[in-house]
Amino acid sequence: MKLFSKEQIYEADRLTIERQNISSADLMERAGTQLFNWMHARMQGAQVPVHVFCGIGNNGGDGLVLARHLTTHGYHVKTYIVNYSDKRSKDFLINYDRIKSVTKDWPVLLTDDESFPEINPKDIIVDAVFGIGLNRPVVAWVVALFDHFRASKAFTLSVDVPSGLYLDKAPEHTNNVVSASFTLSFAAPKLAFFLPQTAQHTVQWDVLDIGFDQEYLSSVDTEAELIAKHEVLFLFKPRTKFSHKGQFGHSLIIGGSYGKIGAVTLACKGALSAGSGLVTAYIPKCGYTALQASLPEAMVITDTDKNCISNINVAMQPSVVGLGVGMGTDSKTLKAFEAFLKENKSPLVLDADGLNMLAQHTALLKMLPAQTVLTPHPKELERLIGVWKDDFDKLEKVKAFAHTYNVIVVIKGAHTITISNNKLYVNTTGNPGLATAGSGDVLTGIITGLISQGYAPLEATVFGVYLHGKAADIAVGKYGYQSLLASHVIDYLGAAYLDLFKKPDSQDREQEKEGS
Ligand SMILES: NC(=O)C1=CN([C@@H]2O[C@H](COP(=O)(O)OP(=O)(O)OC[C@H]3O[C@@H](n4cnc5c(N)ncnc54)[C@H](O)[C@@H]3O)[C@@H](O)[C@H]2O)[C@H](O)CC1
Ligand SMILES: [K+]
Repeated sequence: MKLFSKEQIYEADRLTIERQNISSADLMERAGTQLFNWMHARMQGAQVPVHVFCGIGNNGGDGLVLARHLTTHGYHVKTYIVNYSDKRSKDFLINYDRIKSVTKDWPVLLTDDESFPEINPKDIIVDAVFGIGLNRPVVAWVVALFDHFRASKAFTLSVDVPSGLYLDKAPEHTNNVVSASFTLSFAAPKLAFFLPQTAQHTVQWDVLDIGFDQEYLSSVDTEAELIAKHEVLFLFKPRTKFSHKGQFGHSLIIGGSYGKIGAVTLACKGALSAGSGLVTAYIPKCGYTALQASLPEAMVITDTDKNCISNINVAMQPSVVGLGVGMGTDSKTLKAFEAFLKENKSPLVLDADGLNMLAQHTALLKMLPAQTVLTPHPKELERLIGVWKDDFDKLEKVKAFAHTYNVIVVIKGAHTITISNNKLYVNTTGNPGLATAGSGDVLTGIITGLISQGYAPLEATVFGVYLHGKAADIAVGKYGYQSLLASHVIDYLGAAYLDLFKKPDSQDREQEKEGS
């Protein structure tokens, strides 16, 4: 699913009006009616007090359309105009008149925090104060209103975006943004719904289709894309009856040090379970018996050194190399890493200490093959690109870094984001159970194993991140967040592959229809 920028949404607005020969007020009527349909389907006439707070722009206009429909359908509605500016939009004014024609209980003007209405915990708040037009900090008394919403503990439904949330930068203060219980967004969710600092304001969201011009939406190139099953299904490479393991490549996993051989075991098993035809591990001598015993499917070559990698010498041409898991940053290992980079011609996936050595010796960055995949966790990322001000600044820094070195960077987190060629791929699978030792090693193995089978590095990364999270989502059904282990993710990788072709059952279909 494409994630549109603010400018693209306004352009969609303009083109829809032009190409469908409708007025902007008609489009607002569609938006407000869709909001009403969503609420009506869930409230079924319930006389729960609904407090609709409208700004003076088009977001407020949407709120007025909704309030009008709620009123004419007999709901218990109270409408307020949050009068933070005297510049009322044209369509706001049209709907301000329209709502006054259906009720004697005209909207109440709120101008400062002396006059906030009482809101009970069981009431419903509709937040139509600001939409995507927010372009400067919210004034203090409106922030006080948002605090008043929070203090009421009432269910808060935000229209399009939680008011106070910018689409392209972090809020000055988290209190400047409404804490929505649910957000109903037009056309598509917004990138800010998926970033650690700003996702807290939306929590749950759904998309309302207001009939935007499909030709524009499908043709416009967006910087960010939401990656779910639909998007990765197109990447999947089916196997034919006469396939053989030679067709699925030979992954080489380089890493391990005394006490950290397990990281290599997990990465090798991840690569095999992702479908790599053959896997060889290159590890220090200390790990030989452990690895051969724990993973008979993997072949093993050992370094001359007992405890760490000192000289990477493999007489094979791997399809792909996954390097860094459990590797340590011993000076001998660093030298071996540099010598390896000078010779290596295979696609490369770098993780953990491979990244830490890069960060310590940035001259090595220029030696990386094109489209090398880097899979840093936040600390490793900071060592690579330096500190960032906020999530948006982090994205900009990573985009610049990925562009400069022609690499693919995976920003691991609640919504792992893969960045390459100035594009963002926002993953939708995964859960807090993945915050466990070794889950990163498994991801490295999965991505390596996919490249081994012929997936291009970017495809392998986006697909691998999806499968890794999906496997964890299925596994937590049995293990729960706290008990999920990295090896469980590997065990459930097959289920993640099979889930790609699972028809949504009738219950799922019901949910999808209701849009919940
Ligand atoms: N294309 C669509 O998706 C549609 C969106 N609709 C709704 O329209 C809003 C966007 O409306 P807009 O009038 O552009 O802006 P807002 O209502 O978000 O903002 C109101 C107004 O306030 C001014 N402003 C901005 N920041 C501040 C501030 N901090 N303090 C005071 N005033 C501020 C600014 O000038 C804005 O004009 C979108 O979210 C949807 O809800 C359409 O209804 C349907 C199509
Ligand atoms: K809003």
